[in-house]
Amino acid sequence: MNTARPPKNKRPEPVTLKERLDALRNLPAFFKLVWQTSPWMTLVNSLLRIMRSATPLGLLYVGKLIIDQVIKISHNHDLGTHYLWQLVAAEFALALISDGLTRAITLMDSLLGDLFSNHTSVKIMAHAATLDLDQFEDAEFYDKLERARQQTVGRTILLSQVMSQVQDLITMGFLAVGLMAFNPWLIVLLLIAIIPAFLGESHFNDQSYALTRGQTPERRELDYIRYLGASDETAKEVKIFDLSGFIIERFKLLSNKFYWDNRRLSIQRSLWGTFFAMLGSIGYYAAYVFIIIKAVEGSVSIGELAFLAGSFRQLRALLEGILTRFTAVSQGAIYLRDFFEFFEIQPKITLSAKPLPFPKTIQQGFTFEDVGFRYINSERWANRHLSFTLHPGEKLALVGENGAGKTTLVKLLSRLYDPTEGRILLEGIDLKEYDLADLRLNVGIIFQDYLRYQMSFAQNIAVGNINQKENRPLIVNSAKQSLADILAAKLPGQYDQQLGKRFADGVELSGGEWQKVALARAYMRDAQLLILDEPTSALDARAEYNVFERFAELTKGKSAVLISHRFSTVRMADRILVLEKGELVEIGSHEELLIKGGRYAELFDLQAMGYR
Ligand SMILES: Nc1ncnc2c1ncn2[C@@H]1O[C@H](COP(=O)(O)OP(=O)(O)OP(=O)(O)O)[C@@H](O)[C@H]1O
Repeated sequence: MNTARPPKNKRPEPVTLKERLDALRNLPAFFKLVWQTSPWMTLVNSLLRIMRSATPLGLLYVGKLIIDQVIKISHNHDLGTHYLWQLVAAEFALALISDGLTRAITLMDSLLGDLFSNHTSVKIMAHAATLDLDQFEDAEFYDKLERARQQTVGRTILLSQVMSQVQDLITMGFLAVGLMAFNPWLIVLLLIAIIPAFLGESHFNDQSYALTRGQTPERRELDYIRYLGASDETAKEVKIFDLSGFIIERFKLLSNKFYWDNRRLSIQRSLWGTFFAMLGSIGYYAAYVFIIIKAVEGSVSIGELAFLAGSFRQLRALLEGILTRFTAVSQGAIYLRDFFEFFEIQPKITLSAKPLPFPKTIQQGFTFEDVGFRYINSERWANRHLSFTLHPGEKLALVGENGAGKTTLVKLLSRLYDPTEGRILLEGIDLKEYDLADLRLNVGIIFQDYLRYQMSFAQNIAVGNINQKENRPLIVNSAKQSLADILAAKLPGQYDQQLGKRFADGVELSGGEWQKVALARAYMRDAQLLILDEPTSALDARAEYNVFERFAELTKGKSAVLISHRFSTVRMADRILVLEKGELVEIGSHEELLIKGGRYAELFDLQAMGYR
């Protein structure tokens, strides 16, 4: 069995301003997703933000009225203070409302963010489930999946960023109207002070995106190393082989590299940021001096001075925020592109437009017609020129050395992959014409690298036919058939016993015991073809004998394919197919092949010799 290839090191991709503007086109789709997450929360959030954007102007304006009124009263003590206190009360109320709105918005953002994260995680899992096995074995695909997964959390920030952006734009609109009424040039001054900061920020965001994107394969490796270094599944080997030093060294090397790459960028960013902030301050003070001169000349009141200076200060902060956030938003939108790209990946195993139901009883069997298969990105053929028929009710054993292509053959039979060349027919019709779900339901496979679910004993069997997870009699019956029932009886929690050590009160099983549990999965469905890929390799000789005796009895009339390296098992099959370098070299019954004296006889003798 092979696993995915090691990740390829990709160079960081440059990201241009144009690309980032293009990426903004992902925002409508993003908002559609947000809306789907919770329409009413999205609506309430938007309304609250619109209300909140009017409060700064209101506060500044009431502030101006208060100052002017105080000055008036100080010049003329006959004026009462009633109006003044009314103004103060109004400002107080506005401040309270503004504060309340901010808190409500933060709350909404966090709730909506959590829901959004859940919603998208589910979508990613659902989409991943539709994809083909070989897509999972491709490093580039994995990088995409990884980036999409990161988006589920990262994008909740984008959500509040975009919302805040709109809110600040509206606030700015309000403030700008006031400032422009006084002197439009102030706005120009403001822009001059801000634009360099914006361009600088945008440049550094591009760099940081390119860096993060380029680091995806290494980050995956870092995650993997973290898992190797601290996980229940790896602890045993790590100890025995004393790997912790090796693992820690590799972790240090990678994480140090990240640190230095990021550090360089962060320092540059901070130096330039300081410079641009200074430019902003110069702009602000130039405007301030201008307004003060006007106030000294008497062309604006002291209240207006406070109002304008306040507006200008707030506008500057807002504009700076908007521009900085623009880069963050467009940045987020680029990451979104990765997210949506993941959803664009389509499975290559296509479904027939008019799928045929799986036959009730197989009459002619499965026929391989010159079938060949090559794994993605692989030069070598894992299977080649395979032509044979698996007859109805036949028990076929696959024999061959490691890497001969046995597992690949059964993966083709269950359409985990489609042949690269040739065809597989069922009842004379291409397997691709059949309904895939129906096919999978009728072809039961237990792989040699079956999963040990950290779940209950019953659930570990129920995964064989998850629709029947509540069907306890069926589960118990399946356990009986694979001889796992004796095991259940010995466990403290019996069928509800938590297995594995990951969770509290879990009981660990031996390799052979796990295998019996996994084997029970095969009996959970009434499959017409059963495939067992080295299902008994961990069983002791007596257990294996019993299992197979039962297997033959229970699958009477059904087709079965067995992969085994034990000839005691193999000889029970009706026919044996010998594979070498992916090709069929012999096929026949145990006796026929022995008489023939070919490859099978040779392998059989080799094993028999070991027992003598
Ligand atoms: N996912 C994969 N991606 C690329 N190559 C693979 C993959 N799985 C298997 N291979 C290659 O295909 C060939 C056949 O592998 P396969 O797993 O079918 O052999 P096998 O006969 O089942 O071996 P074993 O007895 O060791 O289980 C091997 O050379 C292997 O390296």
